[in-house]
Parts: sequence; structure tokens; C-alpha cells
Amino acid sequence: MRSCRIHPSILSADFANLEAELHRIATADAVHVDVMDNHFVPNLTLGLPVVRRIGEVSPLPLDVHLMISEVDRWAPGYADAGASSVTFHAEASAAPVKLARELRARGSKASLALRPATPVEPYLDMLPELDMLLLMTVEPGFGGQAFLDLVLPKIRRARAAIEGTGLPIALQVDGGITRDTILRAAEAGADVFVAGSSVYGTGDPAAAVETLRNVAQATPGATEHVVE
Ligand SMILES: O=C(CO)[C@H](O)[C@H](O)COP(=O)(O)O
Repeated sequence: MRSCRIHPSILSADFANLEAELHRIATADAVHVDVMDNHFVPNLTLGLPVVRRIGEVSPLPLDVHLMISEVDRWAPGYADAGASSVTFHAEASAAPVKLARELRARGSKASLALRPATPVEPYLDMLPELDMLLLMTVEPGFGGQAFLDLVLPKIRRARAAIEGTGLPIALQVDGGITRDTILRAAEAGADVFVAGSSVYGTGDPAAAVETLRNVAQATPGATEHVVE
């Protein structure tokens, strides 16, 4: 059965009313939390204490995306804080296999992220260590950027490799996801979609989530891969 999931990014939410903003996305499959350190990316957001509180007030699973340096040191703390999934960047990790195993050992799903220009091929052998692969479709750091179509061939190659493993590894895309671009990303093989502006930039975020999910699931050629 086809299964596409929508993870709204709270980067586009009103940070002064975060609890209320979380309740506006009740139709979502998870909440995507962007942690930025103003070092790995040129932007600063929030850290462990805020993620912990979000987990306490949100009924949705926490999909934490770490855009930070020294991620081998910091990522396990987010698993301990209750994140359902912790995504770390390959470009920031000295030992990605070790880190993925540590995240799983602490009860979180392990996810690896790649910037748009980072090739996926060096990481295909470690797919069995992962629950999810995130292919950034904008340069990480800011919401509201335009989707980079140049990532589509990489999404196709990653989908083929995931199918080759026979494992239920999710393929997430993040950046510039709209009702238009989600079609291309889904056709290429993505099945988890992060969306900030196109959810929180509307008057009805819950309805926007449902629309995005319906569009993705109806896309011809969209994956029939099932994720838990
Ligand atoms: O990781 C991110 C930026 O680095 C955000 O999750 C992403 O950009 C979502 O925002 P939008 O949907 O507005 O592009």
C-alpha cells in the first residue's frame, strides 16, 4: 500500500506560540524540528531544552533534524530527550555508522542527511544502519527557499538503492516542498516530505498537510514502499 508522510517544519511556525502552533498540525505524521547552531549552517534556532519541551506538549512523534557541527557528540542527547527520529548530516559526522548505531541503541530511529551537492553513493553501504535517508532539496539553513530540481536524479538513485536493500528505509526530502514540487519529489521516489512555508504559510495548516499528502500519494509512479 502506498504511504506518503508529511512532516511540517516548525521553522515556519510562530516561535512565540509554539504549543498552539503544534496543535495546528494535528493531521501531520510527525513534527519536524530544525536544530541549527550558526556554525554548520548560518542560522540559529533552538536546542535540547526546547526539543524536550516540544516532546512533552506535542502528541506527534518528533523528527529532529540536526544541522550542527560536532554531531557525534551532541546527537545522542536528542535520542535521550525522546526524539522518535534523529537526523544528522554526513558532512558533520566523523563516524556516521557508529553514530547511527548509538542512536538506535538509545531508542531513536537513525537518519542520515545529505546537502544537495553531497553524493549519495559513498553512503549506500550504510543504508542497513539507517531508518531514514534525508536528501536536502535546498541548502540547509533557512525556510522559504526554492526547491532544487538538480536533486531529483539523486532521489531516484537513492530510491533504487533502498529498494535493493529490501528494508523499510524511509526517503525524506526537505526544502521548497509545495503542491507542485511534491509531485516531482514523489515521482522520483521520496515518501516523507518536510514542509514549512507551504504548511504554516497558509490559514489552515492541518488542511495544507492533508492536501500535500493526497497529492503525493496520488502521484503516478510514487513509491509503494511502506514505512512504519
Ligand atoms: O531544514 C530546513 C531548512 O534548512 C527546513 O526544514 C526547510 O527549509 C523547510 O522549509 P520550507 O518548506 O519553507 O522550505
